[in-house]
Amino acid sequence: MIVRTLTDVIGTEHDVDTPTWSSRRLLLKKDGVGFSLHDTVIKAGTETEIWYKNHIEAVYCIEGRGEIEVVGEGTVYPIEPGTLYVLDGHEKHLLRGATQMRMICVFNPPCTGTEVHDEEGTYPIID
Ligand SMILES: CC(=O)NCC[C@H](N)C(=O)O
Repeated sequence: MIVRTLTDVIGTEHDVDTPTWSSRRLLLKKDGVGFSLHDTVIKAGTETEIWYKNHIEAVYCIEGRGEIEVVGEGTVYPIEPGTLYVLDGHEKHLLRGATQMRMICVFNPPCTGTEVHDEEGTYPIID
């Protein structure tokens, strides 16, 4: 059994900060459970272009408000506490935080813990 707290992760290499989001990676590939789980903060007033070509991501909002736009379709979905979205089609998207948003993110395959987006908004597969 694994027991961990957010406090255990904050300030470590698995607490990754970027100009538009910060991600505290609580559960990682090395834990061997088949997915990773992140407590992510989307910064207020930001827009991030993301394209997880190599991963499925499920995102559950627990705080704040914003929206997600599917690039190409132009469809925009509002996000508020209680909203789940799942990028099961590897959709390229624009994530906007109207306010600061706190999101619980699950990745399959799991992240190793230090990933940041490349120029396409993608995380690599790290073996
Ligand atoms: C919601 C989202 O995709 N935010 C970007 C960071 C990513 N979810 C992560 O936690 O690594």
